[in-house]
Amino acid sequence: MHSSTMQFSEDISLLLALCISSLFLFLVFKKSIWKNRHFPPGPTPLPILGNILQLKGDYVKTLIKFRETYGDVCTIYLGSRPVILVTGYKAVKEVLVDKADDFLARGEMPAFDSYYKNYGLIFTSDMNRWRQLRRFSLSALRDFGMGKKSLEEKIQEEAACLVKELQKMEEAFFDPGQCLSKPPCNIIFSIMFGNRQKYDDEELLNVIEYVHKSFLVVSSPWGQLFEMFPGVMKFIPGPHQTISEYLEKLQIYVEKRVEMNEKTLDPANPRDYVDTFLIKMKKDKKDPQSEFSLRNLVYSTLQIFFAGVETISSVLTYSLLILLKNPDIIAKVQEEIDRVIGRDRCPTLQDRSQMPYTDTVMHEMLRFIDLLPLGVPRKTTKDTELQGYTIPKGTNVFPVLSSVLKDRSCFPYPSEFNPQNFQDENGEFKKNDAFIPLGAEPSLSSMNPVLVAVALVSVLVFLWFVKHTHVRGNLPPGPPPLPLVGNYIEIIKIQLVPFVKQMRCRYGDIFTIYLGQRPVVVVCGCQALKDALLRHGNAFNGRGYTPCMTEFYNDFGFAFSTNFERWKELRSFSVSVLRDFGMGKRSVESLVLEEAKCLVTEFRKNKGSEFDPFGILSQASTNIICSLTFGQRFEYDDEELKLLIVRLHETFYLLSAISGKLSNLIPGIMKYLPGAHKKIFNHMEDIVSFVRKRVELNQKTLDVNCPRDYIDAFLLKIQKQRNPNTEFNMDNLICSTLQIFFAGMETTSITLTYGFLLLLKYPDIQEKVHEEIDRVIGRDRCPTYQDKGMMPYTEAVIHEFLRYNDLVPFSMPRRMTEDTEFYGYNIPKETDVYLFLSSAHKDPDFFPNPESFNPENFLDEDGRFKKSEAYLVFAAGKRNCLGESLAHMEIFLLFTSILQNFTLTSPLSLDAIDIDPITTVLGNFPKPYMLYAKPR
Ligand code: HEM
Repeated sequence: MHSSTMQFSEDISLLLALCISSLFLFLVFKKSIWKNRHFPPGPTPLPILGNILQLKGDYVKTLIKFRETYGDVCTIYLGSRPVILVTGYKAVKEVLVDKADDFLARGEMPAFDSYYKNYGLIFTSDMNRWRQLRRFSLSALRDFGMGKKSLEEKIQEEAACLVKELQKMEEAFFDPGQCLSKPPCNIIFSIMFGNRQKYDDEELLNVIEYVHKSFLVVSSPWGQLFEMFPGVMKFIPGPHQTISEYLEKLQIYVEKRVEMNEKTLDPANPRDYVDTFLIKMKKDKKDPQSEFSLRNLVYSTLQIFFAGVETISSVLTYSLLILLKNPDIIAKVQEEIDRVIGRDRCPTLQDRSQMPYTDTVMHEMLRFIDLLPLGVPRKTTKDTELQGYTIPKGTNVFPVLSSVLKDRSCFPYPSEFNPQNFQDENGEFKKNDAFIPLGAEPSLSSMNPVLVAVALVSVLVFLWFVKHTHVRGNLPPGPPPLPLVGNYIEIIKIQLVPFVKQMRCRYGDIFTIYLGQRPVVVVCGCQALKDALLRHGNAFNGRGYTPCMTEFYNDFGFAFSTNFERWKELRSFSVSVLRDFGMGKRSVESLVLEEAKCLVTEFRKNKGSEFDPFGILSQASTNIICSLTFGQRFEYDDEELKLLIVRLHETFYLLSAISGKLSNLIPGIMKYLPGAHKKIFNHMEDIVSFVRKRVELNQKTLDVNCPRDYIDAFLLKIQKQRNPNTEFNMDNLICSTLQIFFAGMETTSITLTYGFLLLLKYPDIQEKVHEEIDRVIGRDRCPTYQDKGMMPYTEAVIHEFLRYNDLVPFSMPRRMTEDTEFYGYNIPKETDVYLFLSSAHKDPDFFPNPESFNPENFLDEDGRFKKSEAYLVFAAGKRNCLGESLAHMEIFLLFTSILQNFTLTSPLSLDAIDIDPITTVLGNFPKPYMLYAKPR
């Protein structure tokens, strides 16, 4: 009983304490609310917190939504500070235009105010100071070109530098934000300090970084808390404290520049804003009312950097991003640029009046981007009336610009990017009074000419793009490319082969696509391909850019080198050496046959149990290349061979995975991203060291009278050469050997693997091959390449494997070696070309069953083998596949040897066997699949 009484009295004291403190808080709160009782209505605030709890998430949207409940003018509390929100065209116009004088003072922005302490042009609420500084700044800026020719020239110079900078990027992807903040910053540099900086100048980069980072912090949640509770947040550690650190760094820099100007000042000859200010300071020295102090100079300069750098670079960056999503609009703007400006001169501001469409697009961008959704805070300069409410002097006011720019009653499509927002019924440009992207902001509006200049810079970016992409000859038409990324986005979305097929339907057999800014001419269809490969063979024989490979080989070797002379020399050497070591001769045949026998033994080892043949087939084809290049085959359980194959597979696998494909498509950006593609070069390095080791071994045992293999022949050539400029050097030896390895190993093993898979699916075809083998070769001797002539069905099956599987749908990229007229287009020297080989061997005019696997595609009515002119699996002409005859011989001998000895069946039902064409070595990497090899 006693203890329960104690408990009761404790509870009562607690309750009383709570009641008293709540009452106290309520009274304090009530007092402040009472004071503001004539303010416009608004959401009920909490003591201390104000309306902060209602402003979670996208608070701009929330603020605008208050309009629905409380009307165009309402009051919210940021902490205990009341702010009048003004929304909608009518009310905002009243604040910014009709009663501009009453709302002219700068509102509070605690994050900046705590640093600037009311000094400087933009962030001061002292009207006298503001008036003096503004009048001076406007005239100084005007003298240094604002709205005059000289500023325009400065911007043109800057734009030309930007164009150059973008040209340097070539294929690389880059962050436009980084690139596009430099020109606006440089323009402010020239106005304030009289000179521009180089784009890699550390001072320029630092200024951009400090401005950008302080904006980032101010708009972060910490910065917002600082805005609402400056009194408390000032003392709490957190990222918001870095705002003043960045501002201080900027200030130190500005002070240094001001000092430099002071030292070299010629009062008769002011060079820039700072000079003019310094002169004015000297003149007003004795005037106690003058605001021309060092502090105001430094802070005004700093604030002009703030107003002019981040704003304009954001507008430029977002403009580009918006355009990327609107290729039709870009096409129209480009058409207007071509028509009005042409390609031989820079744009001028005057051009704008003749470019209504571009002007419309620029307006719509500024509206849509909605850079300052809440405007810049204002404060009343006296007691005034707004929409029927009395607002006392010194009240903070937010003119919510977003509510005007997205006002349904002013713009027909308020929430979408649509140039029609600035067009009349005839599609002509139509001014709109509600277009106030920077408000009628007293300080910032002086920057409007710069904003117009921004538009100009944007036009220049387009112009650069147009120049860079279209100026090269009379290229075939094609899908409109986007600036910088060309057609990459669509290609990545649907993959290259389907994309090219779609484009062929739209543009015909010859068209141009853009990989970034690089135009690539695509040639399709049997006739056009043959014209390119044979009739214009020399012109189309250069090697184009293959990002991953060109870079790895550093242009050495012959298969990927873009150096045409190098290719000619090394290719003709390689062809003749491989021929001497048996290409097309019996010796290669015996070498392949030896491998075939080993393969049969390996198959037998599985004793009828199921296994995945891909690994063994890879060992067989790798061994054949090993025999040719360094004169030796390996046992199938040799660790070195196994490791080599693992590395080769992994390389192909990684190249065919999404990040590998992207590395070939957008190498510039992938270079900087983490991912599996990073391992590609490491694996290739392992293979290089393997080849290097073999070369050293050959060097030690070289017999000049008896070259044993490709490496020996190359080494002898290096020894014999007298010409210092010859291509016969170690780098070319290593890279050429490696390229033969890569080209010859995976290609044949995948073809055979998929070939066997197809036979599992089509047992009747296997039966016919068995029948032909039994009839022509029998079971007692090994097959020979000569048998091929008597085995039309098997020959047709092998051709059909290669045709149907579509292993290499495009030639390796080609590059024009000379300016060439082709089908009415002028394709300039150095243009990259993709020959879409697959379009020939999948052409219904040449093959009765183009989309299905059917050996009849290569048989005439009498069952004889029929070669087709559209069989371009190995390309054709002088730069065809170097291993074409080897591949045919290898596939024929390994295939017939296996089928002579085994019947292949699948553990799966026929329906479950998945045989989509491979499409490309770098497309679908073979999935593991099992088969039974039953001895016959
Ligand atoms: C199924 C097997 C194969 C197919 C489908 C195939 C296909 C191709 C294709 C389409 C090209 C591009 C030609 C061009 O630039 O337009 C090529 C190039 C090449 N192939 Fe093959 N290939 C196969 C097997 C082999 C083999 C076994 C070797 C081994 C020697 C080899 C060595 C090469 C080389 C060195 C090149 C580059 C030629 C040059 O740039 O001059 N290929 N191959």
